[in-house]
Amino acid sequence: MIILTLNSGSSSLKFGLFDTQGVDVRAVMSGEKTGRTLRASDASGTALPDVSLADDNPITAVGIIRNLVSQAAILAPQAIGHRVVHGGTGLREHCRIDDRVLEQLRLASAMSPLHAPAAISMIEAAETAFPGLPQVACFDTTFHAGMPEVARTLPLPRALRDAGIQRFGFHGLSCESIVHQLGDECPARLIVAHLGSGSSVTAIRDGRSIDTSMGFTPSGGVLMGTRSGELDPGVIIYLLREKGYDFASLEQLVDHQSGMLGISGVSGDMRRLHAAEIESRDCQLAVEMFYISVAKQIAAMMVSLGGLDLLVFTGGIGEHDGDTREEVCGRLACLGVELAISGPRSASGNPAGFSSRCGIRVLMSEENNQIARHAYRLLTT
Ligand SMILES: Nc1ncnc2c1ncn2[C@@H]1O[C@H](COP(=O)(O)OP(=O)(O)O)[C@@H](O)[C@H]1O
Ligand SMILES: CC(=O)OP(=O)(O)O
Ligand SMILES: [Mg+2]
Repeated sequence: MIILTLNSGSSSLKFGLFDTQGVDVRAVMSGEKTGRTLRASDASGTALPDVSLADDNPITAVGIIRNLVSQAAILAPQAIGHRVVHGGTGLREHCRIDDRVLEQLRLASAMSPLHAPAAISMIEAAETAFPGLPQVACFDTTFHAGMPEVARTLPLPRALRDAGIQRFGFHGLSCESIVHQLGDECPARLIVAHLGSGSSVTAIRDGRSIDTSMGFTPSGGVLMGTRSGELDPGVIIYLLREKGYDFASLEQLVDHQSGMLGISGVSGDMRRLHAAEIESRDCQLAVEMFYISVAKQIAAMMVSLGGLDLLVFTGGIGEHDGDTREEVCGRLACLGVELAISGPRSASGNPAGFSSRCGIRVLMSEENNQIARHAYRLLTT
């Protein structure tokens, strides 16, 4: 089955065209839109010429993707799989999209205001570009649905907990893709540090999520590019009471103006921060606060797991930024987590004889492959 996957992240739209047979997926084409530039590669990984988009309309982006994939594959897509960050309490399992599901997604969008509007627009644009094709929603929250009560519960009164206020956890497709890639090598105690535009740290025991840093929304936990992450709730109360904030200005503040952007005053993009940190103390501070925030969450997840066998870095920063990996692991050396800089690798990812108590690896976040697998399963069984 030829499956097109669309993954709306907070800073990008990633897509893939997969020839899918059970869990075997072969990428025929993959690509990413950031800003108004769309970059794609063919099946062999060779880059195609960049495409400039005339506007930010999702219909324009999906139309261009449709034109590109129609040149790449002999067969047209037979289904479309979407990454959807949040389905609320009502949608915890990946599912086929119909009018009822779309309505539930709209209702749940208040729980992920940074991601939901783009994902819903993408589903609508895909229906316009590929009328009648089956569409599937794959949720970031599904991988975390079985977390134990002690991790899932937020410290609030029963009535609010019963109303569905809980830790959902995100980047689930990414974590699941790491477990899939590790296969038989997946150890009992695994931590996935997904560090990108949004960042989270997840504790995985025997392939299942048992704790994670993001909570009710993808705004919590680790300090991020433009999101505050963990913030004393008293700050919110103070801003509401004393500084004239309302929910809209608070949302702007917490999701769009805080994190490394807020601290640096320059950017939330790690590449720009590295370029500027030599001259700017605020950029240096932003990056240092990110390192310590990630390291503290990894330490917390080591407690949840009762130790650590393997730490995996993934996501845009985790995959590409050696400085971040080095600085985060440097802050965890007191717990025996040491990054091997060079040398031949053993199966754990460390050089033979290296003293670190756990393996450390860098793996690609293959969210799109997971979406294709789930879409295939849902549409063939
Ligand atoms: N070579 C690199 N060095 C450092 N950071 C990078 C590099 N490449 C990408 N990034 C970071 O990764 C982020 C995007 O991560 P990604 O996981 O793709 O985010 P999203 O899925 O939310 O769009 C960028 O904002 C940038 O900070
Ligand atoms: C959940 C989340 O933050 O996703 P992303 O990193 O793609 O923005
Ligand atoms: Mg992402």
